[in-house]
Amino acid sequence: MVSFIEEKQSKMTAQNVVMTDAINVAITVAVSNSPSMFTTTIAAQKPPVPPGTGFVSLSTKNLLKNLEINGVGGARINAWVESMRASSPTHIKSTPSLAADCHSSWILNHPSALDMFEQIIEASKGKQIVMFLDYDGTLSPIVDDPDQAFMSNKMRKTVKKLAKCFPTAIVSGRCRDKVYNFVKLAELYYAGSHGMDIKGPETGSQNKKSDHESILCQPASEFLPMIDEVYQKLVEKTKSTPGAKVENNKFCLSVHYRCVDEKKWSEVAQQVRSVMKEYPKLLLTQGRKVFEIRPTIKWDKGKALEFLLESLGFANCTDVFPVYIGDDRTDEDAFKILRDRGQGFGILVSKSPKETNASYSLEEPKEVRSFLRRLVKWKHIQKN
Ligand SMILES: O=P(O)(O)OC[C@H]1O[C@H](O[C@H]2O[C@H](CO)[C@@H](O)[C@H](O)[C@H]2O)[C@H](O)[C@@H](O)[C@@H]1O
Repeated sequence: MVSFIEEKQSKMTAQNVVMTDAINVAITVAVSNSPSMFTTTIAAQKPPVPPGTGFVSLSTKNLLKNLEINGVGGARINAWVESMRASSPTHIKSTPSLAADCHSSWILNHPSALDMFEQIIEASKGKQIVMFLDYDGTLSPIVDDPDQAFMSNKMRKTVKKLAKCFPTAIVSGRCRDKVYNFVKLAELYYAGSHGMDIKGPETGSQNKKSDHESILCQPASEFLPMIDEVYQKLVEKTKSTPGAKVENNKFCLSVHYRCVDEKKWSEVAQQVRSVMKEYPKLLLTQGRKVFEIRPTIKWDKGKALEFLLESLGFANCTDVFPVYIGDDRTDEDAFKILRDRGQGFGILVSKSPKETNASYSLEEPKEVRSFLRRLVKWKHIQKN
């Protein structure tokens, strides 16, 4: 790996690489001379670390996470468009051998959770496994139309069985009702709006609680009128751009550009920025071909995970083993919490190398299902 880096360093410059979140792990290493980057590269030669104690493959400073709203107009928009391109695999400019080297390094540092299944089970011994599952890109494949992101019946059956074995929560950027309508399993915990709307399980007819009573946490309630106002403004602003779609996720909003012609991406960035600059109490981040807008409160998927663990009675327990599976940048907050707590671990769903705090990887929802099925099977063997 080091010789690969040294070789590439002599051949590459930052200019011939378009930074993408898909390959920025290895590319950043390849174009950087900074000691911290190099330390990271050397660390990449080590064998996989035990679950939950893995090192972070790169510092988070390279991750363009929160987009700055204010600043010099043109330059700022260019930075936004670069970041939008960065989430598109079609922009990866790489040779096949560089891509192969990136992938080997990635798998070395973030092995497949399927390949490491036995080790994962070993690490969880004597502890209560608690499952946290992101929705889009984790339980359902990414599709063009967000309203058509259905999960398969097979996946639903698997999640249902999983929830019989372990406490299970869905943690999504979607509004809670919408994600519930996709998953349709009353026995789960749901944390919608990036964790800002948490509700416990309804056990069908056995549950006598009203919807209001079973809501556990809504830390951003005061922002509802503002979110609605911004939603209206964004719908109005973006209506002239074919393919742009604004989604109201109750405590947060999504502006999708997956179906917008790339030549118009800067237009969408301008539209979003022009609305957002009037709302300093809202934060703008970027996901998979989507701008995500939410209140600037200190609450995210990581806080939701901690809140749920507490609600389940595992606040200060050492014998709990949380497993969080997710595919997007907002899931990193949860991966980081697990890493900081030294409990359980995160699994990133991705086919390509990404900067992450997760310890393991799975390539796609199909692999997520295989992993969940193995957990269920293992649990059944334990019981018998
Ligand atoms: O936290 P998640 O459950 O992963 O939600 C994150 C966003 O997911 C959805 O958008 C993504 O999936 C869409 C359907 O596959 C896709 O069209 C879009 O490009 C992706 O960004 C959802 O629509 C957003 O509201 C969520 O914020």
